Amino acid sequence: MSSHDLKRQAAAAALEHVRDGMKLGLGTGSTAKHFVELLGERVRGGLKVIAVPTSEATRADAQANGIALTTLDEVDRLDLTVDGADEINAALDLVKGGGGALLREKIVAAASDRMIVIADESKLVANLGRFPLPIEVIPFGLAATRRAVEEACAECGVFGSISLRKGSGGHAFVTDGGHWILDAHLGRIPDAPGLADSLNAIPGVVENGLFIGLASMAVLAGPDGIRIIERP
Ligand SMILES: O=C[C@H](O)[C@H](O)[C@H](O)COP(=O)(O)O
Repeated sequence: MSSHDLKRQAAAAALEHVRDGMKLGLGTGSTAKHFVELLGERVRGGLKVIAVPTSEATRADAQANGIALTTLDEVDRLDLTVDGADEINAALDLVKGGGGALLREKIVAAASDRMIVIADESKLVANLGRFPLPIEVIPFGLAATRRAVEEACAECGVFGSISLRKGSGGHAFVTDGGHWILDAHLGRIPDAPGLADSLNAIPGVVENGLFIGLASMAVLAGPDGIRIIERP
């Protein structure tokens, strides 16, 4: 079965948790895009939901699929956010931001009563860190911020190269918030909560891609079917 099919299966399984009248957060990325498309089918069939997208790309997808949108200024809390991830461990801590949407994704997840992470099972890892950790930074003072990121990593006992993410044309990739992204190639992150706190204490860092304690359930699709991991 292709990765495309597995992602769609995970998205379909998460859709079973959506109820009429819910306020939803819509994630970003290739897996979340399946969820938006399947949700759109249900909306066209009469399901009433309202949703906050986590990126301009997801906003466009949601609009194309006829999903009513709102903002976190117009609603208080969201009932449920469904989003993908780059890595998921057994404790449901995540690495996110491979697509550059980590900041809005974390704001939306934190404003949600529940977050379901959807993925093909290859995203489940014993240790976070093989996927480069995205760190969203302010362009001003980039070199100083990068040095501070290296120091914070070293103090947490993790080492590796820190690279500025490039977009099309070789220029810095720019997030929806107008920021840049440093990708930290760390290999293994033994203390993810500690590293997340240290990185966010750096003035030039806007947010990091470690999602600690936000996901309540993972829906993982593999060749043998769907596997659910729930936060105890
Ligand atoms: O910034 C992007 C998001 O965090 C994505 O949810 C993450 O990169 C996973 O994307 P995909 O489902 O395409 O693997």
